[in-house]
Amino acid sequence: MSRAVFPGTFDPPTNGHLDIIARAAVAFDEVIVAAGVNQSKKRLFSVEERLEMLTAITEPFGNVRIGTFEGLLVDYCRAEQAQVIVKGLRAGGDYDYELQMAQMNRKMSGVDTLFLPTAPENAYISSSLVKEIARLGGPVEDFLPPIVHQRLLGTL
Ligand SMILES: O=C(O)c1ccc2[nH]nc(Br)c2c1
Repeated sequence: MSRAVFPGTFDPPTNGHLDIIARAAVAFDEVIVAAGVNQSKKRLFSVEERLEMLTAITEPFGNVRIGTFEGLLVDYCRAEQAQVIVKGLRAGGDYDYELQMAQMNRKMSGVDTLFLPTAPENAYISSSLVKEIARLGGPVEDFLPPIVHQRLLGTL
């Protein structure tokens, strides 16, 4: 059984994230969408809220489940018996850092990383930019699943 972990902060989950999840769900028997928990970082949405949104937007996929991890991602992957980490690559800016992390993770644990090029229409989307635009009253409905958009407007 092939199992992949798609890690992220998902604060909030975007259409870019959802596209990667959908494509990974086709490629693997099971996908775990794992929200990173870092107590020292202030997030707009709580862990519980992020898990609720992730659960709602991944409900249509029968082979996707939601989890959280603290500490090393590769420790989580081993604990969940996941063979690979899936990451989206948006543009050149992601590449250097993601390559370094992938090589370090493989060195530490043997867990490999598979990169999926984000869909061009999502390549410029990030959770932080969406929050910034929304805080300034700009339109972000095109970048978010509807339920996430509703939650974001309700939170800001
Ligand atoms: O939303 C972000 O911050 C973010 C970052 C990095 C990313 N790589 N692939 C995707 Br989809 C993606 C999203």
